[in-house]
Amino acid sequence: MIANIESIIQKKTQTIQKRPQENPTGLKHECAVFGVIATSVWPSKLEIAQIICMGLEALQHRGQESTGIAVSDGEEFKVHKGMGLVKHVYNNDSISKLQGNLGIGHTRYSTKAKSEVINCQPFVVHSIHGALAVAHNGELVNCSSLRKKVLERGIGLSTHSDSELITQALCLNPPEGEINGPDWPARIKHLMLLAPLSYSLVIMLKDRIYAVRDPYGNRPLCLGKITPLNSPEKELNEDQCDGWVVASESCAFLSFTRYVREVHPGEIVEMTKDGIRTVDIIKRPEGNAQAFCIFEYVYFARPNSLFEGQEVYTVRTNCGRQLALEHPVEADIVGSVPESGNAAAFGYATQAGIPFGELLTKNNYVGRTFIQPSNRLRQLNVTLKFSPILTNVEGKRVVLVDDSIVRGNTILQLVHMLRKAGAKEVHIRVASPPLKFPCYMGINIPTKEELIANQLDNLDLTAKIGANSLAYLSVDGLVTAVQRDLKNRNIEYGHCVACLTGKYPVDINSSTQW
Ligand SMILES: O=P(O)(O)OC[C@H]1O[C@H](OP(=O)(O)OP(=O)(O)O)[C@H](O)[C@@H]1O
Ligand SMILES: NC(=O)CC[C@H](N)C(=O)O
Ligand code: SF4
Ligand SMILES: [Mg+2]
Repeated sequence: MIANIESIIQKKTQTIQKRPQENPTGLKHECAVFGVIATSVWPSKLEIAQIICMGLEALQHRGQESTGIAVSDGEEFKVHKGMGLVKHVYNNDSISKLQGNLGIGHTRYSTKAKSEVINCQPFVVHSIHGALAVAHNGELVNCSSLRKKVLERGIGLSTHSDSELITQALCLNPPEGEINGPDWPARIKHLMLLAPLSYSLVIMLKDRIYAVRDPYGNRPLCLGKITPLNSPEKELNEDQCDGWVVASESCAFLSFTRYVREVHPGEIVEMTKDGIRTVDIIKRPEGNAQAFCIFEYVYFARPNSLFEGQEVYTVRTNCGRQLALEHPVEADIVGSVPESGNAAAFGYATQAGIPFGELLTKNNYVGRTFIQPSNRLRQLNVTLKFSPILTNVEGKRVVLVDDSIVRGNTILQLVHMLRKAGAKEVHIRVASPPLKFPCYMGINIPTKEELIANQLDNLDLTAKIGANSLAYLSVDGLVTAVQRDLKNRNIEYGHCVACLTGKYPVDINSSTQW
């Protein structure tokens, strides 16, 4: 299944180069989806819009460019969208206008179409069978061929967004027709057969939500239950619930929501006022493995989110332990690059038997700010973000653990910073393998030339950043750390590692012809 990687990388490089360099370091995050439906009597007392708003705020790390909410009272839709963070786009006035019994929401990091208000999600269209709202996390690998198919059926598209394309493709009648009126599950299935990768979707109709995960399970999606107010958790009986929620990550399930399970790869879950049910599970082509994005564990997700029954924090700790086994070093203290390196550093320290301590403090007010036109400014941004803790650094042999190196700006500046602060030795340990290939499934990875692992081998990189040593976790080591506890469970699993190996879950060349 390895496609002609060089030509694909070239194509991808050309597309990515057109994007402005908004984020000075790291990988581009992805999007978040969220949905909620009230059970029992409608109009419901459940604060649908506020719950979505809070859920989106808990998922803000996945996308900060724009956000939107669409609600339905059972008949009519109301929508509010805008550019920027959740806290800037919604206020009491806009939220109070979003009265409904069900709703969906989105925070966006753009992959396919520009970061502009016209591409904000959810997309809402009016079909022959009523209104439809869609929120999408992922990227359609076969976007161009599907776009052609949809246009050929006489449907017009108003944006270049693959998420609008999904919305319009859902308006197509399934090939077998609809004898007994609208058959939304059949339409969704039809879309999934036309485009098997990559998406987690929440699709809202006037009185129901469909939660859908692509057959490869590439993007995460999980279900939760809203428990009645003032009911002690352990006294709850299974049927008692005020509503159902669906979200990209379980960190969006706040204290009144109980985690239920993940949406399975290929599954279509129907959520109505009467409860949830699986309406279909669409299979992958024979021989193709499940491909959950391994970078959800490494970097994207919040540490308290659950995937495949395991907490992200635990997996990151496993990665750190594995890294210590693969690349031990004598040192006085192990610390992290906050914050996504924290758990791996703790794992490394525990396995190595070296004290764990803070080497750096992070200024939480420095986020992704403005376009950084030069490397000097990107690196200045890193020094604005971190400062050394002298007590733990001065005169010490330090191990600094980060989850990943992308362009290398962060690590270069941090080694200088630790040296200046008096570190005797600086050893860099990275809790994921070198990032070398593009992603077609919803993550914007910098260009081939910008990825430091494509420019310098370990020794040259060590010399360039001025560290005493530098070592990455191996691909096998990462997979072992992620799958260690999954082996003993009776579940199917499989992980995408394409940006590390160049082996994609589908044949990328032929998939663009799907
Ligand atoms: O090699 P570079 O291009 O400098 O990028 C790598 C850094 O970017 C990410 O952190 P980020 O600053 O995005 O956020 P975090 O606080 O979640 O770790 C990642 O965790 C690395 O620290
Ligand atoms: N990061 C994402 O998941 C983006 C979703 C979609 N491809 C968009 O560009 O809007
Ligand atoms: S290529 Fe990398 S970032 Fe993209 S889905 Fe696969 S593991 Fe995730
Ligand atoms: Mg980081």
